[in-house]
Amino acid sequence: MSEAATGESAVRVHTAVLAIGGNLGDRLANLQSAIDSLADTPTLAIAWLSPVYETAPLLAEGADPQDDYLNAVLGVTSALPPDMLLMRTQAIEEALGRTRKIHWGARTIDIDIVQVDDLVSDDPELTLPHPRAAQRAFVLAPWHDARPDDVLTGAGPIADLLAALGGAAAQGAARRDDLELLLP
Ligand SMILES: Nc1ncnc2c1ncn2[C@@H]1O[C@H](COP(=O)(O)OP(=O)(O)OP(=O)(O)O)[C@@H](O)[C@H]1O
Ligand SMILES: Nc1nc2c(c(=O)[nH]1)N=C(CO)CN2
Repeated sequence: MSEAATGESAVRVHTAVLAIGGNLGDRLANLQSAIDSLADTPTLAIAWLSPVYETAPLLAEGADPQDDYLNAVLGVTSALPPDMLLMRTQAIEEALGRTRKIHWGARTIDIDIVQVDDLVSDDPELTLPHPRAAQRAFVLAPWHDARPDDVLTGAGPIADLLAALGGAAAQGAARRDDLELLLP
């Protein structure tokens, strides 16, 4: 986190990693819409964007089969405090038709806050870092492509976490270089 003096008040700029994914409708268009909406957010700037991965769905125990997801990861800076960032990501999910009926159900778009600065919180409304990120190749693989030296707060280098899962392919995650997301 950095502080920029602006007259009388100081604005805290947070650095966050966001994971986006979806497996309903036009998956690439939905990811692009999420990116466009994030970029439209006051004070928020997208610093980097990963390649797109197609990933086998992680399902809840006993769940019906689902289609594959498209996933990507992006880094942002923003003056929004973490709770306001969550409000914004949830508003974007709703605007893109996300419903919350079934745990890990199929969805048009999901935006997870993977980490913010080096904050650690067990607040169920916003747990930081995201409690399941270290086990998810659909987060680690695209993140690692974009930022190979990054560290997941409290868990370690993402390169090591991905290796511990056996790599992307072992987890059903395949990079789709034919699918392009654009930064607005
Ligand atoms: N780091 C986080 N990022 C996003 N939501 C979070 C986070 N920590 C806690 N939550 C809370 O989790 C709740 C459920 O979110 P959501 O329905 O998107 O979960 P999910 O994406 O289906 O599952 P998962 O959290 O395993 O990815 C939200 O209401 C939100 O308040
Ligand atoms: N492949 C994949 N599976 C999932 C995903 C996801 O983004 N990708 N998100 C889930 C809930 O957040 C549940 N399962």
